[in-house]
Amino acid sequence: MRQLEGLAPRLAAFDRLCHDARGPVGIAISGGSDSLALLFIAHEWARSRGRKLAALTFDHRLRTAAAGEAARVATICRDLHIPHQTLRWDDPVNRQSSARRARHAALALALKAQGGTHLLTGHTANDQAETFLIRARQGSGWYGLAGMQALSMSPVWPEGEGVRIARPVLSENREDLRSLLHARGQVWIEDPSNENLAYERVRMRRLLAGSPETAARVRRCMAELAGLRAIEDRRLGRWLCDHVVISEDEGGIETDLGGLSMDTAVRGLGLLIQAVTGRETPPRRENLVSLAARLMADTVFAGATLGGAKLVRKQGRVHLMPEAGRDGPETLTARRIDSLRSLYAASA
Ligand SMILES: Nc1ncnc2c1ncn2[C@@H]1O[C@H](COP(=O)(O)OP(=O)(O)OP(=O)(O)O)[C@@H](O)[C@H]1O
Repeated sequence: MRQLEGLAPRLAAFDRLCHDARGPVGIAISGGSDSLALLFIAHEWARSRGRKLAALTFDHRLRTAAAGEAARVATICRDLHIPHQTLRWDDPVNRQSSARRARHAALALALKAQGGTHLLTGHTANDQAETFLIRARQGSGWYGLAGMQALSMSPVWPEGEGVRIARPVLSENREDLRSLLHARGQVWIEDPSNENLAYERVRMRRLLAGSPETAARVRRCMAELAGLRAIEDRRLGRWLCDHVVISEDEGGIETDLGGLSMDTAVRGLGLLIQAVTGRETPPRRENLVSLAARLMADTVFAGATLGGAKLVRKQGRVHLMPEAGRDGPETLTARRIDSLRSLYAASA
């Protein structure tokens, strides 16, 4: 195999992110340049570490060319002796958000069926910078502006339960990954939607490509924010371990917010509401802020509902449970809290 430049630090990123992975390590591969480069690096890593890989492609069936593209990916994987599976969406609806959810769910289920726990994606530093601009324009807070994390939980419940998303090329530039493919004479698939200016991500990509100074400033800012976020995550990790208890009888959680700053309490409450309800995102920040303010005040708190969760205060402690009448997957609450603890504690 032709030498992959700068291989050692790249493999070290895989080691760091996948040290506790069980079963085959999944690779989410669309055939675009980022995930294709990821595949080649992963192949080297798996070979040198004696690990098994499972490549997975999701065919959204939103474009006629997609089936052929998945077949091309299958051929590349076959040549590398990496098992590959194409998953097809039975129910395509032309809406980006549900397509994304369907993809995450199908990939997670396919990986779990093979006994895997970690799914690699090809997110890059370019994706990070685009995400920063998109989130800044939406009014995101500092924590969100720090961008995607190298290791996170699958964003979908219940399908993604127990699956980690690992992003080993998150600090790499797309151009460097493309050079790697050029060096191997490997052609990648260009998704035509990457040129569609109706998408904000495409517009931000253009903006960054046209202004290297802006791109450099965004990256510097994100690096600072990532440092702050690591401190915040350690704090959240300690709180989840020491102050959050599962109350088996109610399918809920008991906690106290004592000692947390308002900013951290807002984030912590968001996580707990997600854990009891299975929501993919926390409730709106302003609602969480007003809830946290009421819970932290000494005045009487008669109870509240937010984002599908019910909150009451008993003897100074806060109890969260799924809102009555909802048939949410509350039995998963304990497992979600465990996942959160191990994820946030790992950032310590
Ligand atoms: N059709 C697909 N099949 C398998 N994996 C995919 C597919 N599309 C994207 N991916 C994976 O997701 C990564 C990010 O892709 P992209 O930026 O297009 O998706 P995204 O919707 O922003 O992802 P996410 O929602 O997970 O942040 C790719 O590098 C690849 O690993």
